[in-house]
Amino acid sequence: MPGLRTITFEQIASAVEGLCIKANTQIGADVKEALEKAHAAEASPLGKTIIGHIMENNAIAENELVPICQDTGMAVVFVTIGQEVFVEGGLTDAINEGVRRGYEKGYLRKSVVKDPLIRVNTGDNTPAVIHYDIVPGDKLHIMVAPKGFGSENMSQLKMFKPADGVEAIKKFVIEAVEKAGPNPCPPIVVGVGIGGTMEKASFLAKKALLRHIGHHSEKEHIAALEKELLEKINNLGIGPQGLGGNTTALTVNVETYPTHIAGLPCAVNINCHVARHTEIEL
Ligand SMILES: O=C(O)C[C@H](O)C(=O)O
Repeated sequence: MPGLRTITFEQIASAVEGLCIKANTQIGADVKEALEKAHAAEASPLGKTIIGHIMENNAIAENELVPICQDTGMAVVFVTIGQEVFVEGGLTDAINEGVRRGYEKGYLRKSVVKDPLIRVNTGDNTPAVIHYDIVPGDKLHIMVAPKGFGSENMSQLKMFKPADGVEAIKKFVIEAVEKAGPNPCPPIVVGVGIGGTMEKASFLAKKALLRHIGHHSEKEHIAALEKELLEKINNLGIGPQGLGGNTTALTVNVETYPTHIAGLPCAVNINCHVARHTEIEL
């Protein structure tokens, strides 16, 4: 198509196929580094041993190309598409075809049911949950973040009143982690979304999980909030796999968005220690 850059169905499907396999078998470099630091700093001998087992498990998965965890997740896909891109054959269909192939070729467990109330497996881990963002330019950026439900089920959302303020938010986030206990497989990554509307806050909490561990918010007051929440969460003593220790979370990432004068939405989304996400630009 004149003036547009064409990307084919096959290019996208094969990229997504590779991302699904890579995300499920190779730990991110930032997560690996965070686990090494946590291993060195963990005060509980049992906690230290557990982090050591997690690191060993990650190495086996990478060397033998087997899944890091039996829960290979529902495929959550973040797409940033330039306005000058033309996708031959349909972007959503191409992404789902990539998920289908990746889960089949990678021997990844298929965990998606057709209907939330009539629970029949779709058999190929589709459909993915896909988030689109349209931007200027002619590039297509795809990130695949397979999400396990041991951690997803620990999510929380609350519509605070503005007068509740930041103290209520801190309490809510810490209580969400405390209630979750061992269920999300600590050490966890905590994503917090504050602002927007009900669904925007949830989206922000999910997006917060994708941030590189070690990168903090550029907003000074939010970076300070992240640091305070991490310290308080690690003081809960839940520890690796919930068996005690000072490493409950590897990081807390907070994303914000403008909101209505009458509201203060806040969502918490949690990732297990695998914190899977991997990306490509076409
Ligand atoms: O679905 C699973 O394999 C289990 C789940 O991720 C869990 O942590 O309980």
